[in-house]
Amino acid sequence: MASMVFSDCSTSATARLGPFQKRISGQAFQLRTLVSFPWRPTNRFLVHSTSSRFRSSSTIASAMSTDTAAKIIDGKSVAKQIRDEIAGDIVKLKNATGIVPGLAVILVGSRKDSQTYVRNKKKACEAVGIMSYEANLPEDSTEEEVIKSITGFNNDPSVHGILVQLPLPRHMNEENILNSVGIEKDVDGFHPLNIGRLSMQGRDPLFVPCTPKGCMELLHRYGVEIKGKRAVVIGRSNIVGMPAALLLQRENATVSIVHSYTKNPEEITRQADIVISAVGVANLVRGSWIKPGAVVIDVGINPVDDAESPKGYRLVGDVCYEEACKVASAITPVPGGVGPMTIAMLLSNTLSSAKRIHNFQ
Ligand SMILES: Nc1nc2c(c(=O)[nH]1)N[C@@H](CN(C=O)c1ccc(C(=O)N[C@@H](CCC(=O)O)C(=O)O)cc1)CN2
Repeated sequence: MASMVFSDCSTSATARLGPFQKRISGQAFQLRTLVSFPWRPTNRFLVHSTSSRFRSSSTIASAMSTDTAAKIIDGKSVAKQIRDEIAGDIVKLKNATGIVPGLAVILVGSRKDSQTYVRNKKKACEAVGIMSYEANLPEDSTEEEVIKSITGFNNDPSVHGILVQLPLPRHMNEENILNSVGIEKDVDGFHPLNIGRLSMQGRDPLFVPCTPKGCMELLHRYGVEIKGKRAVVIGRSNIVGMPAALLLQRENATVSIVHSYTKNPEEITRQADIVISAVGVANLVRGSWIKPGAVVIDVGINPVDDAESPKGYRLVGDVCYEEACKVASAITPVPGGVGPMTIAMLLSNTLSSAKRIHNFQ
C-alpha cells in the first residue's frame, strides 16, 4: 500500500511550510506566534518502519485492512454536547435568578484569524444564551487604551467574563494587559494568580485556560485513565503546554515536558501513555514517536499548502495523523479535535463565573 511507505508527513510538508507562511500570514492562527519553537519535522522515520516495529501480527492485519487503528476523539461532537449542557444550565440560572451570563471580548487590530475566532465566540455565546460584549480597538492603540477598556468591563456587573484575544500587536506588553483583567472575570485563566494557583497543591484556580481544559475534558469524556500514567506534553507555552502539564500532574500523571532544548524528544515522547502536543509545527510528531496504544491529543492547528483545497491550504496538527493513527489507541483529528473544545470551555468558564459571582450552586 503506497500510504504505508510514503507518508504525507514527509519532508514535502516542511518544504510547503516556508513560502506558504509568508503568503497567508495573518490569515490562520499559528501557535508559533505564541511559542518559540525552532523544531522542524524530520523525515527520519518512515511509516512502514513505524507500523511493523510496534504491532503484533494481528493488529498489523487490522491496520492494513482499515488503514486506521486508533479511535477518533471527536472534539466537534463533544463540544456540541457540552454547549447543549451549558444552554440547559443557563436556562436554569436565568429562571431562578434572572441573571444572564455576559462575556466581553477585546480585539486589538484586524488580524483575519483573530476576527474569525472572535466572531465564532460571539456566535457560540448567542447559541447558548450568553450575552456578548465586544471592544474593537485599532492596531495602533496604546496599552493604556486597552487597559482602560478592560477596566470598564471589570466594573460592569453585567459582564462575568473578560478575554483579550491573542496575539496582541507586537508593540504591546501582553503581561501588563492580561494582569489588568480582574481575576474573578478571567475566563481565559491567563492571569498569573490563576496560573499560580493551578501550579500549587491544595489550591484551586478560579479558571483553567480553555484549550488545556478542553484537552482534559476530552480525556475524561473518553474514559482515559490519567492517574499513574506517563504523560508527555510537547511545548511549554503559557496558554497551552504549561497549564496542560500542570493539569495532568494534578490528576496524578507522571509528566514530562518536551521543548526546544530537549535532547531526545522522540525517545521521551515514546515513553508516554498520553501525549499532548502544542508546539505549532506541522507534522513534527511522527508515528515512531508514539508508544503503541498511547492516547494522542493534538493541539496544533497549522496551515500547509494544498493546491487541491479551494482555499489553497489545509489545516494539519503537530502530529502526523496518518502515521499516529496506526500506532495510537485514540487520537484527536485536526480540525475537529481540540479546537472546538476551546470555545466550549470558554462558555463553561463564563457560566461558572456568573454562578460564582451570584452565588448560585
Ligand atoms: N484570548 C485567547 N486568545 C487565543 C486563544 C484563547 O484560548 N484565548 N486560543 C487561540 C485561538 N482560538 C480561540 O481564541 C481558537 C483557535 C481554534 C479554534 C478552532 O475551533 N479551530 C478549528 C479549526 C478552525 C478553522 O477551520 O480555521 C479546529 O481545530 O477544528 C477555536 C478557537 C489563539 N488565541
